[in-house]
Amino acid sequence: MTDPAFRFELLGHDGAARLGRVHTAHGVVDTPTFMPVGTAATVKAMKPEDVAATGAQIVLGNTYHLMLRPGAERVGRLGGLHRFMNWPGPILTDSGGFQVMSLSKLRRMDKDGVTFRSHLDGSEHRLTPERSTEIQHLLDATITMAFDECTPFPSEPEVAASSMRLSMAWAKRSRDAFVARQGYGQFGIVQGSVYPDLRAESAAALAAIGFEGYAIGGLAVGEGQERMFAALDVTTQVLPEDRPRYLMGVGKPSDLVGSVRRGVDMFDCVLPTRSGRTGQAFTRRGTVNMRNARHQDDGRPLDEACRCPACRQYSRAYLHHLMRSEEVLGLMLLTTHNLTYYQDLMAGLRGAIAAGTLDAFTAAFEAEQAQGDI
Ligand SMILES: O=c1[nH]cnc2c(CCNCC3CCCCC3)c3[nH]c(NCc4cccs4)nc3cc12
Ligand SMILES: [Zn+2]
Repeated sequence: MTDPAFRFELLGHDGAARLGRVHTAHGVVDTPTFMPVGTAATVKAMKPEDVAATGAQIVLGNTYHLMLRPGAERVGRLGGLHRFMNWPGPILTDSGGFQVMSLSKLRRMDKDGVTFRSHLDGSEHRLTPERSTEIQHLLDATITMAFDECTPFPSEPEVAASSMRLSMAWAKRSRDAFVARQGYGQFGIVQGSVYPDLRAESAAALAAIGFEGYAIGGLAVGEGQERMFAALDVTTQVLPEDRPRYLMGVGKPSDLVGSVRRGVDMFDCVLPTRSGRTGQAFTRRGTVNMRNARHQDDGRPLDEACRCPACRQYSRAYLHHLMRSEEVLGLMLLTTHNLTYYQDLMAGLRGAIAAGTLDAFTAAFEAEQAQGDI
């Protein structure tokens, strides 16, 4: 029986890393967790049952794309995103703000929101904290994200401070517009760039408003892993211990391991799906480019330790052939493999935290990755 209330259950620690469970109206999410990105109401090249088979329990829905096509009201009339995309589990939708700034044309930001033209047909649209929250409600998102501005990197402290304070005002307006329902939650997003005092001010501002979870934004925007980890170290310490922490847009496997060790519980990234479609495979021994001719006579599996269909039923030679031939099956198999690799990495991290062996797990992970593909 699904627990009716949205809650985060802390099950254990290993250092700053946490083992937990997020209970939602649409099911439970074991944390640390990786959330595959479902852009146009689909995880590209994957059927929902295939996404579930990788071990994913929660997926991302994309407000920017869905508000433009097919439209939030239409998805709402059709019963919401769970029904529309046939994903019964939890769905987290982003606010749309980040993608407006990275995808739309002719956008104009003001203190109240952002006006932009669709990259699809040039039609004009406007997003405010209220409209973003309403759209996510129409989509029936299990977890709704506050409307924020991702502060660019690098930014001078004064610029980062005013950008963060705008996002905090938008967080309050997002919270006031949120329709609270049993088993549904809303996350605030911490900003403050790479400045510890601004990060602390932002975390405190969001905790004072009160959210079911807290995202860490403004990172993975070019600052590099070292500065990202430094920002994480100061931010997780000032966030409420009993609520999930979601690091947005992260990341490559070593980012996930280092961020889990610093107290992050949830992740999303386009890397495993987007790079999988270009032929980049993530394996225990680092990344492998399946378009490389060195694979054309190789009858071995991509990763002999992997349980996924691509590794159990096909050879590297065949995957290479599919990618070179631009065959749809190639996209499907590499996406399935990469998502399975990411899910198994998260499962390994959860097991290590549960057993108190996260340091050993980390050392083994780093040693294997350094080995390189053979
Ligand atoms: O402060 C932020 N506020 C809001 N969103 C952010 C995102 C988008 C997270 N994925 C959304 C998904 C919603 C569904 C569709 C796909 C995205 C970030 N992504 C990254 N880095 C990865 C990056 C990706 C591209 C450029 S940087 N840093 C981010 C910082 C913020
Ligand atoms: Zn595999």
